[in-house]
Amino acid sequence: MASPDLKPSDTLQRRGLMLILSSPSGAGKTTISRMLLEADDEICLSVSVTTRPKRPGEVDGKDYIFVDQAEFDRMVEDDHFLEWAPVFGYCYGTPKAQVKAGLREGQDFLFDIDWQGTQQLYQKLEIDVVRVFLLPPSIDELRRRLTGRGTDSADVIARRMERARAEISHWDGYDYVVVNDDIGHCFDKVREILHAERMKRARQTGLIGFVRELMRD
Ligand SMILES: Nc1nc2c(ncn2[C@@H]2O[C@H](COP(=O)(O)OP(=O)(O)O)[C@@H](O)[C@H]2O)c(=O)[nH]1
Ligand SMILES: Nc1ncnc2c1ncn2[C@@H]1O[C@H](COP(=O)(O)OP(=O)(O)O)[C@@H](O)[C@H]1O
Repeated sequence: MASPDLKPSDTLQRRGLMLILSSPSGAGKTTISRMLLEADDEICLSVSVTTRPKRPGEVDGKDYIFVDQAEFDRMVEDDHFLEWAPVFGYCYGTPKAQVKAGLREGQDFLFDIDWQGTQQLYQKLEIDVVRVFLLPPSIDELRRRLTGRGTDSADVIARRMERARAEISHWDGYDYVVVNDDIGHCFDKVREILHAERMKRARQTGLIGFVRELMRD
């Protein structure tokens, strides 16, 4: 029974959502993801499995689950992934466990995955998916960010720059596109998207009961 003293938005049950952040490498999705996870208790990261080597500062189990190729292949065979894709010569996959049950319980998940993974998740779980693409303000700035991050060799940076245009070409497969010029502004925009998407009628599973009670009173 809904109490008139409680705001429906505080009490109504809702289904969780899957917020996907994609961008060309270096445009800022890891930075925005970390800010969002710190600022918002209702969303947690879907930690991907990868065969790429760990970067300095990355934590196994927190940033990625780092495995070798044989282990990754076993996981594919065991149907461990919601989706997986090869990116930059390594394999990346989204584990299935937790996500489906979590969504039912109102848990939101953040995905830092590329356009291939985005398409696969959208095909499987369309109504739960919110797709956000981040663009750099310019190609020069993208190169500066990749170099300034200081985590990749010149070779790796060159490969990521080569792929940037191809990745940007998928911008129109997303629900929202945000230019990451000023980091604070970009973060605010992504947060506004998250807040608005949580309020969508279809996600507020408690609305039917609430309205029924409202009409009965
Ligand atoms: N399809 C898919 N892509 C992923 C997954 N995890 C990470 N990626 C993507 O793989 C690409 C490379 O990621 P990473 O090596 O961390 O470098 P980054 O581009 O600097 O973040 C990025 O485009 C990520 O979004 C995943 O589970 N599935
Ligand atoms: N708006 C921004 N302005 C300046 N530097 C940024 C901005 N967003 C991210 N960066 C920096 O650019 C580099 C790449 O960002 P990162 O989040 O690792 O990108 P991605 O995860 O998309 O590869 C990092 O050193 C980060 O601190």
